[in-house]
Amino acid sequence: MSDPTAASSIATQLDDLRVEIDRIDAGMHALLIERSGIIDQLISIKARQGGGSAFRPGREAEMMRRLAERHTGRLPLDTVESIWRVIISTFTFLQNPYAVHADMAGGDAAMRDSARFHFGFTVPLHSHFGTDGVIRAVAAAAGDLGLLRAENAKSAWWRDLMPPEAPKIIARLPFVERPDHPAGIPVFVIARPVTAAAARDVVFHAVTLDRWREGLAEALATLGGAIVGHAAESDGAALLLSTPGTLPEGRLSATLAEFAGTTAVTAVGSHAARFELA
Ligand SMILES: O=C(O)C(=O)C[C@]1(C(=O)O)C=C[C@@H](O)C=C1
Repeated sequence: MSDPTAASSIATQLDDLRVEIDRIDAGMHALLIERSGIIDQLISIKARQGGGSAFRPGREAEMMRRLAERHTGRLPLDTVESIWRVIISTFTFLQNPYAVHADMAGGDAAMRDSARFHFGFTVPLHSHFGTDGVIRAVAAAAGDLGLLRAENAKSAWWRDLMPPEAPKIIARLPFVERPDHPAGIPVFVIARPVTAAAARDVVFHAVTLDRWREGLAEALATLGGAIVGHAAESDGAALLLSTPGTLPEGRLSATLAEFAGTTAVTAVGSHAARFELA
């Protein structure tokens, strides 16, 4: 630029914008510090609820839904979502440290992206090759979370969630589903049973039939349910079924009875309603 006056005016405008950015950054930082001031109160209130994991999946799903709904402006939703995932996961960690165990058998990159996007880098991430190691690790450590692929099951891993004290499904990632999500592989989060804090919009059931039955998917659809996983096991067709949390007790068993006679149905977890953005 040859005109020194114009150059100095541009420099001044840039300086002014940087003053504005510094003011906004300091405000955001102060708000984060203020947010962290609530952690001790959260710890003592949750201790009165019995302690344990600070993770409240239903609350987090609702927060992520509201964030996506109110977001406007130039900043991509991916950016805002990932920032809040790191904030919330780190706040959970500060209340009660935990680790994330992920099954990398279906490919390391996509699972690692999901883990880091949703839980950040402060929360330790442990890789496992296969679902067994993840489920065992979560069963052994109160508060730890496991990540298992929600689609294309290679084995009926959900049968390991059947004992009452075994880990259960507590969330599905991503919280905000949309095409081209940067960490969008469908993932179930498992944890030791969470009782009071569980979100129950979608409920999961482990069922084994002596053999596969045509028409079951359609019959489940009339209940608002679905076959989420199926695997051929030595004792028959092992199924992971979902139903709405509002389905009256006994309706699933009655529907299954029409297909396969009396069938044992075992609850293996639940999560908040899925939220899809076009
Ligand atoms: O609402 C709570 O129970 C919190 O602990 C706060 C918070 C958050 O940082 O917003 C953190 C962990 C929970 O999973 C949900 C939300």
